[in-house]
Amino acid sequence: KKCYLTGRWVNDLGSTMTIKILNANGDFSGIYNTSVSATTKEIIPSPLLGSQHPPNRWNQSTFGFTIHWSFSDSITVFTGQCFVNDDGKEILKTMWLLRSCVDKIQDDWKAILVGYNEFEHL
Ligand SMILES: O=C(O)CCCC[C@@H]1SC[C@H]2[C@@H]1NC(=O)N2C(=O)OCc1ccccc1
Repeated sequence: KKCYLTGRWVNDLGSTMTIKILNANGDFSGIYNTSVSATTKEIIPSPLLGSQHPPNRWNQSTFGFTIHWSFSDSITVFTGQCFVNDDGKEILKTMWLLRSCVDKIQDDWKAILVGYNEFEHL
C-alpha cells in the first residue's frame, strides 16, 4: 500500500489541508485551514506550496511545504514523511517552523516557534 499526498488531511489539532499534485516532479499546491490561532484575527484559509520526492517513489515519500498565512505576516514551513501504518492508514508525520513577524531585530530571538503534527487522510 502506497501513501499518496493528494487529497484532504486533518491533523491532531483539527487543522485541515487539501493537496493537489502539480507536476510529475512532485511539486504540489494546496490550501491550509488552521484551527489554532495565536492572534485575535479571524482565521482564513491559506495557500501552500510544496514538493515531495519523485512520484515514482510514492511509498513513504518525504516532503516539505510552505504556508503563506493569509491572516498574519508569518510564514510556516512543514517537513515530513508519508507513512502507511500497521492498520493500513496513511499518516503524515510532520514538524514545522513558524517565523512570525517581529517589530524589531532585538525581538528576533522570539520570532521562531517549532511544532509537530500528525495528519490522517480525511
Ligand atoms: O495549524 C496547525 O495545525 C499547525 C500550525 C500552528 C498554527 C499556525 S502557526 C502560524 C499561523 C497558524 N496559527 C496562527 O495563529 N498563525 C499565525 O501566524 O499567528 C500569528 C502569530 C504567530 C505567533 C505569534 C504571534 C502571532
